Amino acid sequence: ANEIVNIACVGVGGKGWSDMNETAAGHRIVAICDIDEQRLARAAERYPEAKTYTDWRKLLEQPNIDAVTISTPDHMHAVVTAAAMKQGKHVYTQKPLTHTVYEARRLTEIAAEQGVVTQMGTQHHATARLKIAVQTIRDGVIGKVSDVHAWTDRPGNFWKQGLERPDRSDPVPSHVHWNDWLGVAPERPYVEGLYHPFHWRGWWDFGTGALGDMGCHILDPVVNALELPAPKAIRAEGPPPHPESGPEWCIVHYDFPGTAHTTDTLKLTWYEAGKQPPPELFKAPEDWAGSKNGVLFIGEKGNLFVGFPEMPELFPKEDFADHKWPEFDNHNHYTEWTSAIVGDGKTGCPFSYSGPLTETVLLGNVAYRSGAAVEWDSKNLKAKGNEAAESFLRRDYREGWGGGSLES
Ligand SMILES: NC(=O)C1=CN([C@@H]2O[C@H](COP(=O)(O)OP(=O)(O)OC[C@H]3O[C@@H](n4cnc5c(N)ncnc54)[C@H](OP(=O)(O)O)[C@@H]3O)[C@@H](O)[C@H]2O)C=CC1
Ligand SMILES: O=C1CO[C@H](CO)[C@@H](O)[C@@H]1O
Repeated sequence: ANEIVNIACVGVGGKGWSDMNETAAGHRIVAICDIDEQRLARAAERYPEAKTYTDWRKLLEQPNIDAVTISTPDHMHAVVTAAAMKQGKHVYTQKPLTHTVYEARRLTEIAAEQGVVTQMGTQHHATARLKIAVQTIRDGVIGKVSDVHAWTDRPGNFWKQGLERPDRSDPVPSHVHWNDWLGVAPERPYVEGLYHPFHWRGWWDFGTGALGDMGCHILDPVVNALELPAPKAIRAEGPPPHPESGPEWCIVHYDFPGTAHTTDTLKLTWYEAGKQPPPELFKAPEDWAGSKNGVLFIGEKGNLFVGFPEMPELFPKEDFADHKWPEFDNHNHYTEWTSAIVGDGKTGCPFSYSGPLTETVLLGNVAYRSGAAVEWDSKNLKAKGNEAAESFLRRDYREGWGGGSLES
């Protein structure tokens, strides 16, 4: 087998900059694409031998590509990833894997059909910290788990939600290809600082809100440790839904069927914008520092907390004074992907795992936006009796932007 992987990178500005540099170790960056010519120029300076593009469809015409990293805003993940996989390329795609539930289902199916090596960009999955937490739950240290609470401080000071779209536009900077940035999304006027870069997260046309942004990281150890299948039911509370802007906050309640590690039903609650479960649930010492992003598992024999980035802890502390934590090494999640491509080992977050995880995460947005509970029929991808929810499971694409790559 060829030991050097020829990698193409789509989106090399924000997180894509590190995705490119991390996966390059021992391999070759042969093509780079960004709709921002300044960001493209910075990447070209680092990899002068790589061909440069502002249109990913042109990049995929280059013949010598083995593998593609996709680090665009969320709305473009699915079409680029599907088109690359259909050419037999291995893919590394940022989280959330997709913008809609339907897209997540299709990428999972296409990955299986094509037999390519896949990895979603949830780098925490490979850390000793999360492996310790997952193993401790699986070992039954806190007994069967009945409830999980998960929280993030996003959007907070990171980006704004609960906005009205301004009734104005600004000139598009000469280095930005705005129509290519919009891609499959509906046409929107360029407004300085509103979407690009980074702030697109809070607009449903492009991003997936705080839940989509952090849920794939924070719910990963939950789905992984408890081996959760698709949820049975999802409901959400928060301010009245807005058609374009994500909410200032929401709380999402998921019910999952029981597994070997849970009671008959597992209840999961998601909190965002700094909201958190009631402090008395933790059973933590009074001087415990707390956490801005984390998970609390509640079991029959006690609680396990793991944070982003805090190490796992067991509460109440006095009940676990003699506990010996399992030992794990940190893996490199990026080289896991390139190594798997050359036949050495497996990725931790292949689409067979991260596709269903993304569906679960995005169903919280579907329930919130529909304004009603979702009774979920995962097999048929149906929100039974909730027509509004059905309309948020997939979207229409602008003509000509590669939507066809998702079809069977
Ligand atoms: N795993 C992790 O820890 C992190 C993951 N992410 C994920 O990475 C993705 C990107 O987020 P982030 O880097 O913050 O976003 P940014 O908006 O900062 O960067 C996105 C990059 O993609 C470029 N781009 C946009 N559309 C296209 C296109 N059609 N073709 C090629 N390039 C394009 C952008 O250009 P331009 O600058 O002109 O918009 C920019 O360089 C998201 O899905 C996000 O969730 C982000 C941060 C950390
Ligand atoms: O891990 C992360 C750090 O924060 C970013 C902004 O919320 C996220 O997008 C990213 O996934």
